Amino acid sequence: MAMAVAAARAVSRGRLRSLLTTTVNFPSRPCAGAGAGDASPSFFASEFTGPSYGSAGSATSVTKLHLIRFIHASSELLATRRRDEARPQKQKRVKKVDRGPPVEAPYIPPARKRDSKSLSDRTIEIFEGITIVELAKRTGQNINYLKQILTNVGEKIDTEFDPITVDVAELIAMEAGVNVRRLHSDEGAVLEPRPAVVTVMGHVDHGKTSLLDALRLTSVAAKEAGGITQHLGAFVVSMPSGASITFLDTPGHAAFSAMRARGAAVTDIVVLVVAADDGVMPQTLEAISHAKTANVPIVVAINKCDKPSANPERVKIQLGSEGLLLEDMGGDVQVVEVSALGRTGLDKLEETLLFQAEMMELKARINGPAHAYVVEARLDRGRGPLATMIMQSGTLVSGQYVVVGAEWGRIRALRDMTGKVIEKAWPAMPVEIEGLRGLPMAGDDVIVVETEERARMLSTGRKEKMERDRLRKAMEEKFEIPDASGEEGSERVEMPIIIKADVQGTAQAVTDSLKSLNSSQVSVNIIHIGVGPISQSDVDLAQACGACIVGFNIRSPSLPISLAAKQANIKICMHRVIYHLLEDMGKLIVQKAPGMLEIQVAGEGEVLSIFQLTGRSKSKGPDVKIAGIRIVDGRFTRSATMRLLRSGEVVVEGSCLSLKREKQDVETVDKGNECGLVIQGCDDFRIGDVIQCLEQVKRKPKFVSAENGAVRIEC
Ligand SMILES: Nc1nc2c(ncn2[C@@H]2O[C@H](COP(=O)(O)OP(=O)(O)OP(=O)(O)O)[C@@H](O)[C@H]2O)c(=O)[nH]1
Repeated sequence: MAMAVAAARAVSRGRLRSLLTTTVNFPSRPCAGAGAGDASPSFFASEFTGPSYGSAGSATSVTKLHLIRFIHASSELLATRRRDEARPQKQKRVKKVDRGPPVEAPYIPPARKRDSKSLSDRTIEIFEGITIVELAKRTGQNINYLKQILTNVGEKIDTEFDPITVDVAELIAMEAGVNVRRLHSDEGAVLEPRPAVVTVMGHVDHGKTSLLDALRLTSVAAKEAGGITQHLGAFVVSMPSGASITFLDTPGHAAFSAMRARGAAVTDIVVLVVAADDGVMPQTLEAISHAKTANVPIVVAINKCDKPSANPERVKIQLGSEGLLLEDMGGDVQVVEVSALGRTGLDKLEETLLFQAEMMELKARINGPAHAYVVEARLDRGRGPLATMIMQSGTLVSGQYVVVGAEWGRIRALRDMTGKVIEKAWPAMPVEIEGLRGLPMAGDDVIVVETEERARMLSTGRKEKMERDRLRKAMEEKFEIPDASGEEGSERVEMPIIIKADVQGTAQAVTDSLKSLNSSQVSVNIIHIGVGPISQSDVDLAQACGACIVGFNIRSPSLPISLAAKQANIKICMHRVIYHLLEDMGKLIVQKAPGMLEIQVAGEGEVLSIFQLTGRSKSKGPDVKIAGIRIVDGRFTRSATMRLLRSGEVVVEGSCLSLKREKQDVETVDKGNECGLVIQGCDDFRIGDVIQCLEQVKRKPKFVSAENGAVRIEC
């Protein structure tokens, strides 16, 4: 197994290089031609079910061979698909353009040679005008290797200090196997105030739709046109002052999390709708968790204030006890009392949102290439894939080539929120584009590229990268390659948990019990507590935060939810007995703990004689003192640190430079035997001195349960 793991690592590192330099033919493999992509899952299944993963030599070598063949074949599949999809590339010189002042990018230290993270787990930041030298530093790859990829993608540069476009940089980075984040730098550009983008969230039936409808009616456009047919899942409310706010109509909690999980920071402000008669409910708390995790400010709208049973003050107290620091209570979360049906308080809400936006000083670059995020995508029978997006910066122009997530297309039609065809779109505008080749996903970013060829290449490259990552993940799961990142054992890892229980009281009890499992190695972080069954929104939140979900005294999640959790690799622990739950979670925590490095006395010996090695040539260094000892306890190891004690006091500690038995170098000496020993930095042994052999061991914590039912993790 160890060999297989080492092979997996080594091959994984060399895998992408082999994409460029090695041609591996597997005649029996169904990997060529248009069906190549389809062939991969079945190939994977047929090759990887069955073989033994035990430690027997033959089984190990078979496993290793399978692994290497699999990786090469996967690379072949992808290369073949790439050749099929991409058009022939003509050699093109990167134009040297004046890109203004250099972009100040955050410093990312160059990759260490033995990086424990695999390449696909790493994300580097790239920007327009980056050089191959900088890219090599960030990817940790060789300059010549990156130049080779540059040539392969049809580009040429004179020197590695020439600036390259951000698109080319992405192609190279993807080929080198790392993830990228584009810095849409606005350095030097003129920034202008832009409207805030607001999402409305809250518990079911608390009046989100009614509130959006009421706000929609205040739109100037609506007043002018005498009613508006909303076309998109977003709309803009224009204020008499000339300012405007973009409301996202679509994202429920799930869409919000999905977008956040994909890194899209679309929303500036969350409006938390709470019904004044009903008060804080489970989905209110979920919404708070979502907004807090996304670091988005909340404005509370206490709705249905027209109802006789309305009690806004009670709602405020409830929110306060949930940790929302409301303005009335000296905090900075603003609260507005409204009635969506009675259409009261809406002006105040809009004012509050504008004030909040003003405080945030929301600005964007208006000119230059557009950047946007998808909030919704659908397939229209007549018009094909349609994506609704919120503009982030720049100007989007009809007819431009765009890459949206892993899809690409040429904008055939650009529509505003009313469905009117427009020519251009600016920051914070919700627009719909038509002309994509495939359906993107919520949260995908939209970038504009110069040519169709570049759009195709980026889309193909991104799809390939996704496929490679998927295969790698499947492969790692199959071979259970252990994560070496906790090697030092000194850091504290976090364990994010979402708790769902039957009633609030039990949820609180489970929370308190789980907190008792906090330890110096693993910090239990309860990110959300809710009542009721596990929902898609819980799964989304868990995915966004890498959390596991604990269900207590509730029915098992529905099949779609279970499948979604499985697909997202989210662990769900369902229990009805608190002790079982704690035991289960305790095991998980112990598993997750990195382990603490500890010094242990592995052996002890007594100095019986002392020797001196003299007469050495100058080049071989000074004289050396050797202690002749007898091991009285445990075992001595050549690679360990030695400690010399005299009358119970430590004289010196140093690494073992030599360990010999009868003039033979040995790795270990056991109790009862005699040996000769040289300790670094020690030339003063005396008969009767005690020498201890110190070894570093990694100690995992233990789950301990006391008889009174109390539990804890002992480190
Ligand atoms: N009295 C009163 N009723 C309201 C008000 N706002 C909404 N309602 C009623 O509350 C009910 C739910 O309103 P919706 O707007 O559908 O609530 P929602 O939060 O969008 O519901 P979901 O989309 O199902 O989550 C409807 O019957 C509305 O008429 C209000 O301000 N006052």
